[in-house]
Amino acid sequence: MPITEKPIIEVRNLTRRYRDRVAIEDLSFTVGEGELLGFLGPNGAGKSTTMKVLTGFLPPSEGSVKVAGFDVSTHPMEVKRRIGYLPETPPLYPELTVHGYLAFVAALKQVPGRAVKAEVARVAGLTGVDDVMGRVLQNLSKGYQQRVGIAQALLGSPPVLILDEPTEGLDPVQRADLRALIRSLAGRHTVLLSTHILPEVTVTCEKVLILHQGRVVAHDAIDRLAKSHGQAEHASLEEVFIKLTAA
Ligand SMILES: Nc1ncnc2c1ncn2[C@@H]1O[C@H](COP(=O)(O)OP(=O)(O)OP(=O)(O)O)[C@@H](O)[C@H]1O
Repeated sequence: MPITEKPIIEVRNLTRRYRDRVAIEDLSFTVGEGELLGFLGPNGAGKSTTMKVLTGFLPPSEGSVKVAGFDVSTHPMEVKRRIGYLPETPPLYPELTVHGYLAFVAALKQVPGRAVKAEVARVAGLTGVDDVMGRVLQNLSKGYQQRVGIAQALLGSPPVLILDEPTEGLDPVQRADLRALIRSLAGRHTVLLSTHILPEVTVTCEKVLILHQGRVVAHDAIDRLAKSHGQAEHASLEEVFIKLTAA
């Protein structure tokens, strides 16, 4: 990353415990404006916990998180306004139509009443759900449901998008479509993308952060990762990942 890149997410010495279980410990990293960062780690590494603290859904036990200069502990609303979040399980209301749901979330996000129609149409166009606006959510394919999940995250045009395993459970075509969509959002938004599918990261992201047992074990450009972790230059992301997360 060029040193001049302006950080929009700043995580300092962040620890989060669930009672006496340490989920993430002493994490420090920054994410630059417009970056698309792959957020990786084996099951239980602490990805979802980190994302929940970043989005203000869980308070930190120690340390600090700033988004666009606002501290999540002291200015949670300012932070939430700047983040679009797609949790691992998207909060869809199965009986609502796509349009009804997006209008409902727009109201929750305090999009002014007169702007809701245009804003819903904008995110529907970006995510390619405009042809299913009248359909009930529970009848949509998983691929379309994930698109609606991303559409709700985009409402209000937050500068940061946090997407927790958005391609999980999709077929290869739906996955490729969604990947293209996510790539198209980078630049205009800073995107944190958590996934288990490493080849997907290689084609979608330039940088990755790898968590293992609640700690950062790598944070680098993919093309520098192998070298900076003492492995053969041609080693794949998968090989580096397995090496760093064994044990
Ligand atoms: N609500 C909770 N109460 C207690 N422990 C929890 C809770 N949520 C997560 N944990 C624990 O915290 C650790 C990190 O979990 P987290 O869900 O953040 O990992 P993850 O990397 O997102 O995993 P996955 O890839 O399986 O979704 C794990 O040991 C998990 O069991």
